[in-house]
Amino acid sequence: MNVDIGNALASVASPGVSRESLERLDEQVAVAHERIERGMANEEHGYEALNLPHRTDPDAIRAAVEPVADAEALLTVGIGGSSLGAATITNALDSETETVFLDNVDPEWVSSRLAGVSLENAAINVVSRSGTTAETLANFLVVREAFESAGVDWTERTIVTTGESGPLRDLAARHGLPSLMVPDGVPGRFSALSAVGMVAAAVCGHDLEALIAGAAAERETLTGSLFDCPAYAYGATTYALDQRGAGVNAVMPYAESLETAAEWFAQLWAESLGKDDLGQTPVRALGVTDQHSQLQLYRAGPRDKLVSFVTTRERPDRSIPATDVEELAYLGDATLGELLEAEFEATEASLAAAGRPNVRVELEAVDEYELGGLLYGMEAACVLAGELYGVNTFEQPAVEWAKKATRGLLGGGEFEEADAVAEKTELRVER
Ligand SMILES: O=P(O)(O)OC[C@H]1O[C@H](O)[C@H](O)[C@@H](O)[C@@H]1O
Repeated sequence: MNVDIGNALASVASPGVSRESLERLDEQVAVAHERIERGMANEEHGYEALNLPHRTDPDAIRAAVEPVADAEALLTVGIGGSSLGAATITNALDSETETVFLDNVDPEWVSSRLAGVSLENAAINVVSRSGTTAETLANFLVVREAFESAGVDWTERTIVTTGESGPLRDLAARHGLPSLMVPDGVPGRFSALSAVGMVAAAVCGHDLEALIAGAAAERETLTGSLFDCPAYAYGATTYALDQRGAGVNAVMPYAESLETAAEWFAQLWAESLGKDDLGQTPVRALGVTDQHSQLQLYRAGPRDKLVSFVTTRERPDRSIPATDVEELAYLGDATLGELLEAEFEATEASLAAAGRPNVRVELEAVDEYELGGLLYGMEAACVLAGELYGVNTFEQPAVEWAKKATRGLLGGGEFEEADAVAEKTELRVER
């Protein structure tokens, strides 16, 4: 990926970061980079994620999915980091295999998603690093039952990706299911480039080697300076802008196929950096659609936002048919791709003209290689930002709190967190 931070400079935007401040920040980037390299070399928890391009074995993933390679539909059961990486890849790329991601446990939605799939020709991809996440295990039990009701042997159609031990690992062993490992030291939200994200990609027939090569190429750019490394340029600039008041980061891809990438980014940024009263709030937006809903706020609302555009140089195009309506004639001379590009450039310029900081993240195209680079680059940006904030990027204690409270409420053990539910302060206003 390439990154253009020109519209985040103080000469353009407020809040903005001056060239001199960036040069001073670059000294911190050099120190952070040494820490990151050390963490990678010592295979430390979290930092190990940045070694994934060299660790992930596409042959092992393809071998595991071989029994279901003929699947016409793939149901991925997982949540958060065990779903969004795979969804980012498969939603971005074309495939004849239908993909369904069951993360939420909204009963009506789960039922309707299951009803929409022909289970005879489907496969199940169940993913949970811990093997204990209530939503994933509950949905897996529901999906298994649906397969049984349809007369399909789910044990012949299921691939498990989980940690070294835990209930899901035990279940895989008991039923002899093909299983893959969530690599040690890699938190879920940093695991897209492992089996966690790649099983679905493999079943869909995507080029795993190209995903890995794109990530490996991005890894080569990690040097001690934000001026030489797009990932660090992004991480350092967003950090600097947050320090200056841009506490919101609206990620706005100009490609429908990258909408899920903004969702994936939101988890990465929020769970990694949101701690010790620090962090920047990620917001999901989509160009051009959200020009017509959120742009007013971004250009004229409080100066607490950064807009991160994600663009692609190449895309399949479609011409706009000519019309004899005079005012619409200009459209007939263009393509939908040209319209999208013009809207992006106009929106970017409109923010800059209003002094609103924005950053451009550029991909050559939406393909495996570029996606590998985007996933890796944003992870590296996040790790760098975590170093600059001084937070523990790789933990998520606040999420664990609610997980324990939920289990306590359902009788899954004694958890004092569950008591907080009964202690809720009420001030009800009823109709
Ligand atoms: O992979 P699992 O153990 O099922 O975890 C799935 C998700 O659970 C929690 O919500 C964590 O905060 C996420 O980081 C994680 O991705």
